[in-house]
Amino acid sequence: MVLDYSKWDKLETSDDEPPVQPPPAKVVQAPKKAPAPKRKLQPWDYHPAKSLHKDLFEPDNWPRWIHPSLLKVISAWQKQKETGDTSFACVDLESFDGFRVEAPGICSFPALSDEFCDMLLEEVRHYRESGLPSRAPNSMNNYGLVLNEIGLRASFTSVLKEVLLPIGARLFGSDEDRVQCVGGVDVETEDWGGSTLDDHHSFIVQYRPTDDKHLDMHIDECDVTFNFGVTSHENFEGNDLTFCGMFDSASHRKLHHRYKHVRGRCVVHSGKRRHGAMDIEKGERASLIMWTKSRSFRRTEAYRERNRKGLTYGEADNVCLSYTHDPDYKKLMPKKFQYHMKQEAQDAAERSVKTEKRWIRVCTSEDLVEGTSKMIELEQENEQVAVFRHRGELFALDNRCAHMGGSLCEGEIEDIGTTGLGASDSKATDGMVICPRHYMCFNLRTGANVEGDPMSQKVYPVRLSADGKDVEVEVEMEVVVPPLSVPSRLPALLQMLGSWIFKFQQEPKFAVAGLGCLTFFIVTGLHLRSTFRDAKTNLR
Ligand SMILES: O=C(O)CCC(=O)C(=O)O
Ligand code: FES
Ligand SMILES: [Fe+2]
Repeated sequence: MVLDYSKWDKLETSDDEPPVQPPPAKVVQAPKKAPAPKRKLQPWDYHPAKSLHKDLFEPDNWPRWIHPSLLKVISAWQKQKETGDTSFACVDLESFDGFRVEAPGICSFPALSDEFCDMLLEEVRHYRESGLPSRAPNSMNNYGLVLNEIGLRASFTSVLKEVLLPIGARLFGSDEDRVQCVGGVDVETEDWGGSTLDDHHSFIVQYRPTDDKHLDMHIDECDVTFNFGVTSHENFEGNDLTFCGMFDSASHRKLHHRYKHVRGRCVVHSGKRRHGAMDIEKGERASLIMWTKSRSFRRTEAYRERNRKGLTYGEADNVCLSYTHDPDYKKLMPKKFQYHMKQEAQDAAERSVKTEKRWIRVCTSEDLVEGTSKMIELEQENEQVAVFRHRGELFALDNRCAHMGGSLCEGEIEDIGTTGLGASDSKATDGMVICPRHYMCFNLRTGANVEGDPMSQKVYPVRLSADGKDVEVEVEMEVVVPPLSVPSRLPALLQMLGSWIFKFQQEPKFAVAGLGCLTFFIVTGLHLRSTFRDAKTNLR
């Protein structure tokens, strides 16, 4: 599955245009003028009426938006193009000041002017304040904005045609246009239609600890991705871009390169390389993304052949696992790191932790009324359990949907009826919960997907407490080894004791104070051990 933008292919170049209106019907007689129904304002109503920096919307202004080093490297090609010669040999990446091969298949270069970064951020802020609706820029990022839709498509088309095309050709173009190495470093790119890039989907992604915190591993619905940092690095912490292998290779899920965004700098890569953004820890980051493709290249047999190979789910590094795309995610990612994008996850092997089963109270029985659910979050275990009541019976499932982590306790509960009876060992009177995100249905009793999809939900034992007042679930919890484990510290303790005895001979008062302290620590330690660790729970 790819990070998808559904209109991209269907509408080709016109995802910002208003829908075509039918011609007005002929009015024969107008007895009374009824007030025209108010049309809901759309993103394309933004410019020119409400936009802030009108200059940004002028396609001919592109040279103002581009970094001088980049302007310089494309200047020869610009002149040559006027003579009708559109070859790219004159674009000399060796002389491109600031150009860097980050890793095989990934390059970065200075691209945008400070003026452009400032204006773009202001324009996006202004758009949000206008109250006009904004659509998620792609299927995984909610807190962003499709720039093509607010009137900026023509400006970015200029940037693609005048500036990015020659760079795309040198890096991801045909065999005759592509460079092999820059500054003595192999580029190791392939032909992804870079010589004929002619279409783009341009949008802003934004991350904050309270909104989109990270972007799960994915590949893009494009062939060449240009990703421009627009926020200064002082404004955020974390949120590194992590690259893994190409989608059709055995190393698809192996760590390849980490990249820290720099304001004004563009990182360019094949859209078909797995990548994602780690958790943002502080502040806010925005990037301008241009997903680009060549419509003529997409029609070639070479392109189809490459896509035919498809995905492999071979070996995986933890940081390259995707909770939205990898069916083995929950099996491979240590529980503590699931649904986060933490760099520490890379080195974390699943420790063989000691666990014990414990019954945890979720809510009162009264609170769990027929046909509803409640959820308990066990923070320390990084686990969420949803309990349900259906036809008087209690059920408990992992709350995070196996598909993309949707919250099942917010889903509708229904009888399975005749749906999917053949697909699992369901009975018609079994209940099912419908995930509110993409509507997968799970049998409450077995956890099986009722449509027969192999993605199923974990089932937990559930009961009423002995006095019948509370609903409890049984959860496997980590047994935390008390920090004061005497055997491992025995040599150090004996040494300390020896030095005390020695001091005692010379300074009896010191030894009395020391022994007093030791007794205090032992008593406190034993007390803490007996009252050790109660699950930290949050109820929703
Ligand atoms: O956060 C980023 O810089 C990457 C965003 C991205 O990969 C995407 O939107 O496709
Ligand atoms: S998250 Fe997609 S169906 Fe649940
Ligand atoms: Fe992406």
